[in-house]
Amino acid sequence: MSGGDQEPGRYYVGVDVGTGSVRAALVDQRGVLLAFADQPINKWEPQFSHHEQSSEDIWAACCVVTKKVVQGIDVNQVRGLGFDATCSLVVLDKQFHPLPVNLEGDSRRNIIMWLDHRAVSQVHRINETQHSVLQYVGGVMSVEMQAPKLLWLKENLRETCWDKAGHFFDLPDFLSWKATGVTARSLCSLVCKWTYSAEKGWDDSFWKTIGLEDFVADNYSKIGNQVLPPGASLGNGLTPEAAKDLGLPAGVAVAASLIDAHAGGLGVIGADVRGHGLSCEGQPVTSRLAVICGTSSCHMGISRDPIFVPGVWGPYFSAMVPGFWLNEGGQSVTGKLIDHMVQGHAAFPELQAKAAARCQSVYAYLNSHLDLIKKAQPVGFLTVDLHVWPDFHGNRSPLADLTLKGMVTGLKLSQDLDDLAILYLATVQAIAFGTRLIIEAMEAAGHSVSTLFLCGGLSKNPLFVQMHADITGMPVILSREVESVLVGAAILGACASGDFASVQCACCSQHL
Ligand SMILES: Nc1ncnc2c1ncn2[C@@H]1O[C@H](COP(=O)(O)OP(=O)(O)O)[C@@H](O)[C@H]1O
Ligand SMILES: O=C(CO)[C@H](O)[C@H](O)COP(=O)(O)O
Repeated sequence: MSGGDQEPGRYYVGVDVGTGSVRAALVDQRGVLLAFADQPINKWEPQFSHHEQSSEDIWAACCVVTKKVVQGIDVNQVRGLGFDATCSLVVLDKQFHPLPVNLEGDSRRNIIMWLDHRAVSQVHRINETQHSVLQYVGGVMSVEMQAPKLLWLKENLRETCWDKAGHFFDLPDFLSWKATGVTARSLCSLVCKWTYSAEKGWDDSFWKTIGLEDFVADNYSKIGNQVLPPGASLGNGLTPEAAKDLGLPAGVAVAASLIDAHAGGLGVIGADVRGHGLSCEGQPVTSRLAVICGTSSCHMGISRDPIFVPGVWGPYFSAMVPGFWLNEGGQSVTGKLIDHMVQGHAAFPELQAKAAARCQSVYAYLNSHLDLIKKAQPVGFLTVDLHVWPDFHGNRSPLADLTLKGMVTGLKLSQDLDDLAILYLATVQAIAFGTRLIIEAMEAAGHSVSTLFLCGGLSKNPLFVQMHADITGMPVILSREVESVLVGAAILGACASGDFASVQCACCSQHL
């Protein structure tokens, strides 16, 4: 974000709801992050593959972090607020109260999280229809999208949830409704997760074919019949009630939201790389792949014309950068997989103790331990006989097979710290090979990718970044501002405030 009038004292707030925590940032007109706060959020796993959250909890966390980042400034100088969030399904009744999405009837848990895989039977049946909307999700619908989850609710929680439900929101749209009282949905969430077409709208025949004709009958009022582009200003801005919750003045402009990966993509894909001697300088923005790496990794590539990549979500029109088509490759668990492998190892308590003694994170400790044991060899060679297949939560792209499982080959009887470090390295390498497989699928279908732009929590791990460069053979660019997802959210707020004419102007790139 740069350019504009450069008036002093104009601020924007970005709020990013990830899987594990909520973050907020105060950003100025040049896109410089002035204050940051984060807050963990609750997750429940009542059964294997069922993952739930609470919209009340998440909103409360948004309020805590927003209040923190505006401390010490004149809040009347905050011009706009933007939200991004994971693409989880929020269920409210007709009076906008939370409804339970679980057999226990616990209405606090009213969110089916994006990584929830309960709707396996439903998604198989949806895919068997071979409906034409499936062409726009890579040919196969993912169990992580909203249609199978809605069908599961109808088939399993008819009385306690489905019949009482008044509103089904994607989490980013829930947040913008909570802030403004406006139920309009973002084009981003509806196109990417709900089969909405930017050009043709809802497809009645799809919902009728899969057994959710209910939505057609009431003109989609429960899932959204007013759709706005990300960054569009909503209603009259912050309601007095939400303003009080967030510690901001009523009426501050609030933007139509983005999914978190898309906010990250927006935050990095248009980066101004001039003057750094980088090979991507002067190359088109369509040669860039934004990789947003948190709990999951999302691989965002844009094109002027639609490109159909088997097993890669999209093509989605205007879902991230207005006027461009988006393909979204992904790996459902990456950060979560690394944490799982490391924390589950017998040598983890020893690792924790040693890292704590050095005041380091376990990952910084493991990276330096690998440096120590590699001796004169390149670090990558430590795994010549230990390999990981990373699909512990199925394969999102490009195999699009939720039944796949993880695998480790080359295990020995020893389980010391060296073994843990090498297993960690093999896991990071496997994830990077997954990225390479996704790029190969995208290139085979017509994309031409030359440079990776990484952001998200895992981009703070130098080993993760280096392995992506080594294994894809591509340069990896990191923004000076590490919290690029939050910059993306703040760009939305800047756009909604009217200080920038469009999302592209707020990104202010030489490419877009
Ligand atoms: N400094 C760091 N070094 C290594 N890994 C990190 C670092 N910071 C975050 N991570 C990893 O990134 C992942 C979380 O990324 P984040 O973007 O916060 O996720 P989400 O948006 O899904 O909540 C976790 O697996 C965590 O271990
Ligand atoms: O499906 C996605 C984006 O389309 C993401 O995987 C999901 O939103 C979770 O994101 P994160 O790993 O950053 O928590």
